[in-house]
Amino acid sequence: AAKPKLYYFNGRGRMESIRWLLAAAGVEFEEEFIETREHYEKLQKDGCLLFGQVPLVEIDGMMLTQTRAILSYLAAKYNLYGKDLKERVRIDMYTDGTLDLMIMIARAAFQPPKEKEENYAEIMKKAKTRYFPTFEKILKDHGEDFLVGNKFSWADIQLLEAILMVEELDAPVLSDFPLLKAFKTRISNIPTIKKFLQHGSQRKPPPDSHYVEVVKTVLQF
Ligand SMILES: CCCCC[C@H]1O[C@@H](O)C[C@@H]1SC[C@H](NC(=O)CC[C@H](N)C(=O)O)C(=O)NCC(=O)O
Repeated sequence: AAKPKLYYFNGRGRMESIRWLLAAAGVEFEEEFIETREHYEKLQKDGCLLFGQVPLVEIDGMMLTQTRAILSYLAAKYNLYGKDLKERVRIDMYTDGTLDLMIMIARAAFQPPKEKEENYAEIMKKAKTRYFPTFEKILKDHGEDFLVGNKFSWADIQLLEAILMVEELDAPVLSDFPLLKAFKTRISNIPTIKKFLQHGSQRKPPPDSHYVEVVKTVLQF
């Protein structure tokens, strides 16, 4: 079968969680980077963007948009979505949480310096008092290696992605969360993830001024 093809900017944004999920599932994918307004408008004109937005993923003969819809489809397709409805809804709850946190971080890149500073303080507060304590408790109460059932799932992949993103802002953040620290080591050592974390993979770096400029130019905001 043809490899999935990802259409997005050459940066993290909303596409990064999709890259993580595919990489963790051991699925090779292609990327088409949108660098110009014309390219974006062509995708729109060709009817590829349901609501005129990216991420766009071409897979199984479909042109999929809407990040959560794409992630759910991929989690189900690659058996990373739990064993039944009850496990699936827990995975949905956990991934909605980590996605909320990561979108807060991704948005900060687009804010002017003062707002960005205030936003980072808010992000660190939410990470340390809302998200990480919750996941620490889940790991404690569940008492397994993984967040849901006793099987690797989309929820584990996305929590690791979020942990690494917050550590980029505050390296010692896990010092108060021993179970999360052990979880990070465990999940990072899963072969497909270990490979994705190595240099030269399709993992994207933190947003820089060039990335912000391209997005602003393409989307005209
Ligand atoms: C999450 C923030 C990451 C920073 C960069 C992204 O946020 C946006 O500022 C730009 C990109 S994402 C690009 C943006 N996509 C979305 O907002 C998608 C939202 C959708 N619900 C999804 O989950 O996929 C876009 O196409 N906008 C055009 C426009 O709506 O007309």
